[in-house]
Amino acid sequence: MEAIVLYPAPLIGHLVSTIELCKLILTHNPSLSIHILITIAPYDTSSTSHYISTVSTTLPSITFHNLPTFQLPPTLLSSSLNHEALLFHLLHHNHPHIHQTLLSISKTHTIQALILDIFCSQSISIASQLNLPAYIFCSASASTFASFLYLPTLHHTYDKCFKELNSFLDIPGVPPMPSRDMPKPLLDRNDEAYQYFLNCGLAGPKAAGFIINTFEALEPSSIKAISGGLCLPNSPTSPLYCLGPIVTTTDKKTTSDHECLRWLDSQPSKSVVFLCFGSLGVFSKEQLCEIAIGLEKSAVRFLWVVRKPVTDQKHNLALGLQEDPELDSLLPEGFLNRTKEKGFVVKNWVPQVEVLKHDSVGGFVSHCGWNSVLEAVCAGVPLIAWPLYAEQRFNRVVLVEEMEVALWMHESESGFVAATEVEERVNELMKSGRGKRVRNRVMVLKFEAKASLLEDGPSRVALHKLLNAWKNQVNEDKVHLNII
Ligand SMILES: O=c1ccn([C@@H]2O[C@H](COP(=O)(O)OP(=O)(O)O[C@H]3O[C@H](CO)[C@@H](O)[C@H](O)[C@H]3O)[C@@H](O)[C@H]2O)c(=O)[nH]1
Repeated sequence: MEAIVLYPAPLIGHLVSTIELCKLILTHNPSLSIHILITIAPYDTSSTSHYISTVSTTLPSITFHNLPTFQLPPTLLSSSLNHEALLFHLLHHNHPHIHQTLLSISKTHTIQALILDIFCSQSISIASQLNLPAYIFCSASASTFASFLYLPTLHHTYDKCFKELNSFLDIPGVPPMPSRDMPKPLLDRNDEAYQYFLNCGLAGPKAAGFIINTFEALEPSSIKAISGGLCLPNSPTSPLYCLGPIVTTTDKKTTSDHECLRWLDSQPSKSVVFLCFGSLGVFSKEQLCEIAIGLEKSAVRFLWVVRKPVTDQKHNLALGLQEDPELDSLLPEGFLNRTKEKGFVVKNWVPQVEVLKHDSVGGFVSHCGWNSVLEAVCAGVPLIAWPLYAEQRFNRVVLVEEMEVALWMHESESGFVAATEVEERVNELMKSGRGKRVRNRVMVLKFEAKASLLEDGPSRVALHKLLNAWKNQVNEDKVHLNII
C-alpha cells in the first residue's frame, strides 16, 4: 500500500494545517495511507492531544505515530532559552526515532513522500539516507517561506543581528522589510534558535518540492520569487506547490452552537469587530484594561476572546490557556456591565472560522498568525494587525503594504498599545473610507480564494501535479528505502 508520512512541529497551529493538508490529499486520493509523526511536547499536550483524538476517531485513514517522549532536562527548562530553541531541542532528540519509525512504516507500505514541517526540515538528512523524496511544508505565508529560504544569503550579506541592524532587508518577492520585523527567532544570531533556523534554511535546496498554504492571487510576488529561484541564488530550486487556502473545517475545542454565535445572530450586519489572538496569544492585565477602555470609547460592537495573563512568556503555551480568566477582576470596574448591550467577552476560545463567516462580523483585530489571516480572507473580513510573536510582525508588513487587507496597530517600543490607538484603529476600520478600501480589497481576495479552489483553479491544479509527481516517482524510479 502506498503511504505519505508527515512530520509536523508540535504546535497546534502547525498540527491543524498538517491535518487539513492530509484531508485535502485524502479527498483527491482516498487510497493513500497517511501517517503522522507526533512529537509529545512536555510543555503542552492537552490542546493537541484533544485535537488528535478527535481527528483519529473521524479520520481512520490517518495513523498517528507517537514518538518517544523526551523530558527536557530541568537545566534547559530553567535556562533563558526561548520557546523556539526548546522546540528545536525536542525535534533534534526525535531524529533516531524518526529513522526507526520510517523503517517500520516501510515494512508494510511504499512511502511515496515524507512531508516535513518547516521547523522539522533538518530531518531532511534522514530522508536522504533512506532515499525518500522529502518535501518542505510551510503552514505560514509564501513571503515567510521566501525569507526562510533566503536566510543563509542574508546571513552572509550582513554581519550583525537583525535586531541591531536598523535597516530594510531586501528579500526577493517581499516588500522592503524592516530588519526588526523579521521573525522573532531570527532577530538575534546568538540565539540558539537562530542557528537551528539557519540549518533549516540550508535544507531548502535538498527538498524534492515545497508545499505552501497560500494561493497565487494572494502572494504573487513571493510565489514568483520562490519558483523563479531568486530565494536560492546558488542552488537549483525545487517545484513549488501552492495548495491554499487550506482552512480548518474541524473546530478544535468548541461546538458550532457556541453562545457567541447566537449573540452574533442578534447583531446588525458587519457591525461587530472581533478580537482574537491565535492559539497562544496572551496579554498582561494592564494591556487588557487598555483594550477594554479603547473598545468602550470606540462605541463599536465587539466580540472579544480574553485569556488569563501569564507572567512567564516561555510557558504561556502550556499554562495560560487552560485556566479561565477572572473577567471581573481583570477588566476595568463596571466594563462588562456598561458594554453588555454592545459587547460580548468570551473566555479563552471561540470557533473562529464560524465567527469570521458570520454576517455580523465586520472586522478582525488579529495577531496575524497565518491561519487566522487565511480564515479572514476566505470570509472577506478586513483586519487590524496586532502581531505578538513568531513571524507575525513580518506578516503585518506584508498584510498592510503588499496585500492591503489590514490596518496597522501601532505599539510602543515595549509592545504596549494604548487605549486611544485601539479606539482610533477600530473606528478607522469600521467607519472610515480607508477601512472601506481595505474591506473592498479583502472581498476581491475572497473571490480569488474561492476561484483558486475550483477544479481548474491554480491551487487544485498544483495539487494534482503534486499527487502525480508522487505517483510517477513510485512507478518510474521504484523508490526503495536504503536500509542501513
Ligand atoms: O479562540 C480561538 C483562537 C484560535 N482559533 C484557531 O486557531 C488557529 C490559530 O492559528 P494561527 O492564526 O496561525 O495562529 P497560531 O496558533 O499562533 O499559529 C502559529 O502558526 C502559524 C502558521 O505557521 C504562524 O503563522 C503563527 O505565527 C504561529 O504562531 C486558527 O485556525 C484559528 O481559527 C480558534 O478557533 N479559536
